[in-house]
Amino acid sequence: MMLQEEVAASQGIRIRRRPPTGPPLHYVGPFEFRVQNEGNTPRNILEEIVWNKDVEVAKMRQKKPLSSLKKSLENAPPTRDFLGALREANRRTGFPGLIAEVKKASPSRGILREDFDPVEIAKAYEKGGAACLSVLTDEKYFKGSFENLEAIRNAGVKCPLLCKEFVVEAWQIFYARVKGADAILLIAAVLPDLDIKYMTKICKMLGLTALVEVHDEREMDRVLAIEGVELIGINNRNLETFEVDISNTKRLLEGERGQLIRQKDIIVVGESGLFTPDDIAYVQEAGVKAVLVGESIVKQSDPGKGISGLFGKDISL
Ligand SMILES: O=C(O)c1ccccc1NCC(=O)[C@H](O)[C@H](O)COP(=O)(O)O
Repeated sequence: MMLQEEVAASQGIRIRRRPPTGPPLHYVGPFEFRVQNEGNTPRNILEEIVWNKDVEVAKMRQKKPLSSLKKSLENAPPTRDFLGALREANRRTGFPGLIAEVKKASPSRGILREDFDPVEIAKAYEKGGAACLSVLTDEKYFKGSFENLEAIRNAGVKCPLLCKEFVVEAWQIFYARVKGADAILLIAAVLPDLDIKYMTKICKMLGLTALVEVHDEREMDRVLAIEGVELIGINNRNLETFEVDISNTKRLLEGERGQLIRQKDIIVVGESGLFTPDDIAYVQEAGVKAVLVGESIVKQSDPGKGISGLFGKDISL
């Protein structure tokens, strides 16, 4: 039988998973240290985030086990139709439906906005014509939180909410649902096919939309072969190197892949590095029906007006 690492490697997944305890500690007198080596040092930022997430989730799960989360689900508000909102915005405006990201900071750009009030930003996005919102919940690398997600949901914002997390186990999907998410991100560079399949089913069971994110042709082909995937994000940012190239979206939608996506009626989201009306036109021409945008709009003094700047037109009407 293949080990988890071997299965992942056979699918081209380069991100390695680490047991939550991490590498062993060594002691010399009163000092403790870990010997750094190739096996216990993350090779890139995505691997580092995932290793930290494993530890973080294990702790959170101890405090709130799945059985207690399932009980909380009974009182959770109903989910809103994330896919429906994107389709409707696309039909109404003629532009890709906007998923506007509530993003305070990122590993590649540092702090994006000092005066960061997540609820105010969310309301400004909604007023500016966003179809859906993406709320970063990772604290360590993005200065986000589940409190932000909950606060936005409780403030009466009507746009469906994407929980922008680094999912490494199914427990996080239940947690996101309890905290008010309508959709959740699953990253193909991190999750093997069987996990994506199983997690997509859990999402359906909980009424959540799964946004399955790919970065290259191999990941796209893997995800297209998985039954039940309705929403695929193409990230223009390489999460291992931070390089951003919006032609990635075009490349992955060319030829037979694009045909298959249309046949399956899958909605594709162009993600990252979109700053101008020309960028939006470029990815729309490539075939996306939705875009996910953070930096270019969150940095504007009025993020809602930032949306008009991004599209070259007021899309709130
Ligand atoms: O944004 C980063 O630096 C980053 C680093 C490592 C993993 C993920 C990262 N970002 C997540 C995203 O994909 C973006 O937040 C999202 O697509 C919006 O991108 P942008 O419009 O360029 O802010």
